[in-house]
Amino acid sequence: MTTTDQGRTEKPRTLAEKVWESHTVRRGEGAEPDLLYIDLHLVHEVTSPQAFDGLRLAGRPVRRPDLTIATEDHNVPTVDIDLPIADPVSRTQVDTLRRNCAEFGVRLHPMGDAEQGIVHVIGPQLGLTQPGMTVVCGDSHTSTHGAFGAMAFGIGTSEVEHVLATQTLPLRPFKTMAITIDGELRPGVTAKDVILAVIAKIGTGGGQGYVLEYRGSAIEALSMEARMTICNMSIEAGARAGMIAPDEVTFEYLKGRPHAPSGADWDAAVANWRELRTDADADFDTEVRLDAAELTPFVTWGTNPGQGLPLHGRVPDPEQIADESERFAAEKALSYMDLEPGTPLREISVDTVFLGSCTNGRIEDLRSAAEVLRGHRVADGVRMLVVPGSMRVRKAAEAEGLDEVFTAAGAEWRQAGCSMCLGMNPDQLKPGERSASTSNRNFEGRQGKGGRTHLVSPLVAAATAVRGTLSSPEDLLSTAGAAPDTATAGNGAR
Ligand SMILES: CC(C)[C@H](C(=O)O)[C@@H](O)C(=O)O
Ligand code: SF4
Repeated sequence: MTTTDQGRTEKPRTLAEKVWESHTVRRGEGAEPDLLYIDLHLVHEVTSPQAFDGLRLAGRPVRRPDLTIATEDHNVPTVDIDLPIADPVSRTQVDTLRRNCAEFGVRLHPMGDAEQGIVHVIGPQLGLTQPGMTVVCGDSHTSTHGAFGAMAFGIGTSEVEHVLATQTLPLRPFKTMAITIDGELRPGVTAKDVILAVIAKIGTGGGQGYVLEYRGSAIEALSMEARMTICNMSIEAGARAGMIAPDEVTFEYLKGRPHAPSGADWDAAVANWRELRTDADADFDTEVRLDAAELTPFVTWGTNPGQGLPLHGRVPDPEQIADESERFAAEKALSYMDLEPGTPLREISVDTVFLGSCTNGRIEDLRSAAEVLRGHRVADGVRMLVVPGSMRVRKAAEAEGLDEVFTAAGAEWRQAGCSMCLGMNPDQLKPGERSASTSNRNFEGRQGKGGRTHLVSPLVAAATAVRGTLSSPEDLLSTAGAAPDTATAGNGAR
């Protein structure tokens, strides 16, 4: 218990509880949900059409267009963006978003705009996502924004309508889980490897009903980009949200961004943000611990993000899996993935490498992959797509000459969007094709019907592109060409 200035004793609280309580407009009685105020509502073309239709039918306006921002990301092509979108469904969805935003007065960043990009990349880079906020979007990977100490979660289309109309959301409190990762990550081990290892440990349902708080010295040592990679994939462990307490790294990232507070407001905001930490004696419903020093590059072999192993491992043998449902899932996954038990993961060859998505499409991800590729060529028969998460990321990468590193290596340099993260736009795998992908889901057909996906970090993606089989930058040391310095490369270390 802590004693306040007024002499009252307060129950120690977690970061999640602090943000929740400061946004409770009305506390639910008994089984009733609480009513939460929403500070930022992000909108994209896929989950918003019916929500706007609902408003139109009810004759209601958007209550806070100033707290609402829209972008085109899922359906956009990443080449020839000045041409009309060829696919009729995608074109209708994008046109509908444009009409809705014009009618309801919502700011929209359309294809080709300097601020367009994946919804979870543009919020943070504009400084819209800030510590202590409640952030929602009709998109499961909204958990990304929790990296700033915000309570950020995905909502369904009817909830999108509710937030558009009222700027509030009825919700039952989440349970809390601490994921404490202490120690130092080894060179070449990144945030992506950390979160894949977390999901493999707690399972794709392990986080169900929880908000996860990542903490410990390994988390504190991460850049904002790396923290976003981790929070992004909380949803793949079944969690509602993921959070990291804001600190100097957070403030440094936000300072000077277009929507970050400035002048005296900045100082006041930082003073408030410093309070956003879990109290020392607060209780979590569950706690999980990992030792950072034990982690190695991690890749998935199956068809859910929990089916992953260290890259030095082998494709598992379902017969040796004791749990019946896990054994069945592994058999099914191996048949879809066309993999033989016992095959060294490093011997799996790919046709495509995808570097991008809201998990790993930020400037640091591109930088670290370019560092590995420099002086190498993408292997014969492999195509590599490099898709910046936003137009801002694209521009920043070009200013550093990263685009030239990618194209010189034989990779394709694209416009911003979700791209091959999911099959809603022209960037897709063909049936039977196999990819190493820096995205977040390896479900059957996710990157195109019949496509097979291995989730990897940007470093593993780049090394795999060069060797043509799942590889880490270390493997390139024995290949001709410049040896990358894996100790400094990577979304992982600051
Ligand atoms: C299309 C959208 C609703 C979906 C999501 O909610 O996550 C997409 O972004 C995804 O990654 O599968
Ligand atoms: S990049 Fe992928 S995960 Fe992220 S919002 Fe787009 S489709 Fe969803």
